[in-house]
Amino acid sequence: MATKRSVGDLKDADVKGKRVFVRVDLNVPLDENLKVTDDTRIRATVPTIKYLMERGARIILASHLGRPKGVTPKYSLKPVVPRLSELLGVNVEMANDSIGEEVEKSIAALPNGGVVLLENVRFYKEEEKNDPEFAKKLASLADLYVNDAFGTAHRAHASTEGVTKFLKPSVAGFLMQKELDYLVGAVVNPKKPFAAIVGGSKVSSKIGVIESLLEKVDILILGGGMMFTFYKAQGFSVGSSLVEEDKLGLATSLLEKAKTKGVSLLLPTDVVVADKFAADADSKIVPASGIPDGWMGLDIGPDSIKTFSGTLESTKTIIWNGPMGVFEFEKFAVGTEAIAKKLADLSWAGVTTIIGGGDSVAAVEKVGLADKMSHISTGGGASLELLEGKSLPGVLALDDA
Ligand SMILES: Nc1ncnc2c1ncn2[C@@H]1O[C@H](COP(=O)(O)OP(=O)(O)O)[C@@H](O)[C@H]1O
Ligand SMILES: O=C(OP(=O)(O)O)[C@H](O)COP(=O)(O)O
Repeated sequence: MATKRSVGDLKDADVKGKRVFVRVDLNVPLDENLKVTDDTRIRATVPTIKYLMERGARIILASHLGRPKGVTPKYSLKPVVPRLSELLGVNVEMANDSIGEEVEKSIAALPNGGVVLLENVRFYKEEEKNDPEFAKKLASLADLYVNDAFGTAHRAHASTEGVTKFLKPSVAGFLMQKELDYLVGAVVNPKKPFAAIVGGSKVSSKIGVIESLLEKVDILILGGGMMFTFYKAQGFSVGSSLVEEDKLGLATSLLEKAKTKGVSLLLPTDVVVADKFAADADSKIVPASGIPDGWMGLDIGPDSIKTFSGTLESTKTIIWNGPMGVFEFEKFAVGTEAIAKKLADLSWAGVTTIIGGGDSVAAVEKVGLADKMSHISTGGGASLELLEGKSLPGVLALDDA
């Protein structure tokens, strides 16, 4: 197994009165008024934080939100504080930075059981560069390290990886442990036939995963923003849909590889296109091979829903990451909701259904089907990389059990 799952246990750590740096994934979806639209990731990390509070630790929470380039107010973690405070039953203090003197003062004043949330660690470019000096500054805030950010465990960043070099012990939180326990079993040795559904908008970071997925799955269904790079690679017109121009060659070779491996790779046969990226856009259904100029694909069409649903009926395990369309707009949520309903039905019939990713889980929550699935994972990219058999740097960096 590439990623170890036997990592240091939080329950073995002495935390009373200690400053505990807890890396969490509070990268939650926000609406245009910066209101949290899905709190799954906040709820998921509560057991670890409450455990630490009850044992008198002084808790320093760190997370990223979105992909800011420098300090960007709309990516502040402040909107997360009310819900987090409510769930924990304490007033979580919001720091104005993630390192520095003022942050140190807030931590020094923190009582046992108190919680402070650092500002978005990605406001520093050093975070994603895994800069050792930045990691050292983060580490200097605390006495020990807990990683509960499964959703970010595939990133070797300062707060997920670098910091462990300066803080001992470095152990896994309960959410991290729970995700590894479930996913390593379910996706590394899946019941077959095994299908993966990949959509969403993080095309460049997820298209590479498909290569290894073709070694593992029997069926691969592509939708969401992922599909247009594959269309364009086949010479179809894609209008102004989301395309990664530099991945066209890769898409062609993946289509070839699927054939050679005997994997059924399914792309949508029809697409709901829009005249603009907006909730009130004009829309129509067109064949996948002919998206007109000036139109963009924002959802999969009814024929595709039918084909995908039929194909999924033959499976025993399904992992899904990435919505089939821009589900945040009601008009383009049909494909995502139909696939969610299909998985809920299949789950009831005994198929193992795993949904991963901030937005995918939000979409399934929105239609009230999350509790019908076998496992809701807080990590999309992380669960796909685990399935690929890759080591997750955020897990590898933790102490051995
Ligand atoms: N056809 C599309 N064009 C542009 N964006 C899309 C399309 N289909 C889905 N999306 C967007 O993908 C986003 C989620 O992608 P991603 O972050 O990869 O998923 P997850 O958070 O589940 O891992 C959603 O905000 C959704 O609006
Ligand atoms: O939302 C996340 O990943 P996901 O969309 O793959 O579930 C994580 O917070 C990681 O974010 P990143 O992909 O910007 O590193």
